[in-house]
Amino acid sequence: MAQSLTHGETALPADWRDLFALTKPRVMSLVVFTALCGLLAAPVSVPPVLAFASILAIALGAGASGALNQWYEAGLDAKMKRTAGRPLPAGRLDPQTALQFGIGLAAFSLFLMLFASNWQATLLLAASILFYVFVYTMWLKPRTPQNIVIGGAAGAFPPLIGWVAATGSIAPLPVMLFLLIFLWTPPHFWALALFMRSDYAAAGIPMMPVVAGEKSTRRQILFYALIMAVAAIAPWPLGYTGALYGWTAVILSALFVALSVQVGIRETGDADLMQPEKRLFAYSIAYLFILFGAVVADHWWPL
Ligand code: HEM
Ligand SMILES: CC(C)=CCC/C(C)=C/CC/C(C)=C/COP(=O)(O)OP(=O)(O)O
Repeated sequence: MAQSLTHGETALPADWRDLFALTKPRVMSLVVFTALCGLLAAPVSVPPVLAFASILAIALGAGASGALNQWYEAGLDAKMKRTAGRPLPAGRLDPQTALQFGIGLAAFSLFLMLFASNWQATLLLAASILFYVFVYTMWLKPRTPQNIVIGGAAGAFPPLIGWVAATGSIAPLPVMLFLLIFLWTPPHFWALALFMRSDYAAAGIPMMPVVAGEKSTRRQILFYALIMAVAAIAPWPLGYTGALYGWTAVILSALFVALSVQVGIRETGDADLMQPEKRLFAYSIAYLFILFGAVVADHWWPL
């Protein structure tokens, strides 16, 4: 896409790679995977074309919300080392283009969802996009260290959307998967926030380690990891999944808690010596990938 756009005095080419980067593809890959697993774990068989279109709709909706987040936060992103190279703060993309891209993609994703599945899933997708953009990005993130606890709900919706796209209704298992991601988000993000603390402080964003300090953040990571482990295992004894998922959840969650204990009991850490925090952050991503894979495997090939 090499068309020229006016940006002040200069013309900026809207490179497709920059538009792609606006969708936060790496983060959204896990978001989309959890949605796919929600759809595949539902007790109905969806025609493959419609299943593919529904997941594509969720991917485009999630990407749109990432683009709108980056459009709104270009000024903040410029102040943080991790994000300064993004297309908007780096000046490679025109803000107007980013905004139009985000709105257009969001609208298209909703039409696609409506066409491919049902209005219930479309409504949930719309709510997730609006929640991430308005409630998390614009309202909570600059105001409170609880931003990611409440705002994290947006990232917990995708498996529910996948399930509802397949069935048209909500059931206990996808609600439990929602709860699992909801409780997973604080340890996932605060582990990173501990070793990225100076970035957030420089940008004036009130993330937990900046506001409440390291010690309190570490204790809270451990607290959420413990209740997340309970939420992860619960579907098995409650009869919503079988032993394949159950044992996977027990083993992976035990490791999650063990890594969180390492992080939780440390008093402090030099930014350069944050190996346990980096390990927990990396593991949190693998954890969710494998656990959601197990939900599907358990449904299709029960032990
Ligand atoms: C409010 C909630 C969340 C916050 C604040 C958050 C924050 C972050 C940050 C700052 C990064 C590192 C840098 C980056 O690649 O952008 C990251 C990485 C990542 N997050 Fe999250 N996250 C949240 C929720 C989620 C959710 C719900 C998922 C998926 C279900 C997710 C999946 C990932 C993945 C896969 C990465 C690694 C990306 C890579 O390899 O570059 N995150 N997250
Ligand atoms: C279906 C649908 C709409 C899903 C939305 C998925 C969603 C809300 C994911 C949240 C994950 C995410 C990109 C957090 C980044 O936080 P941040 O924006 O604070 O991170 P940053 O500092 O990297 O910009």
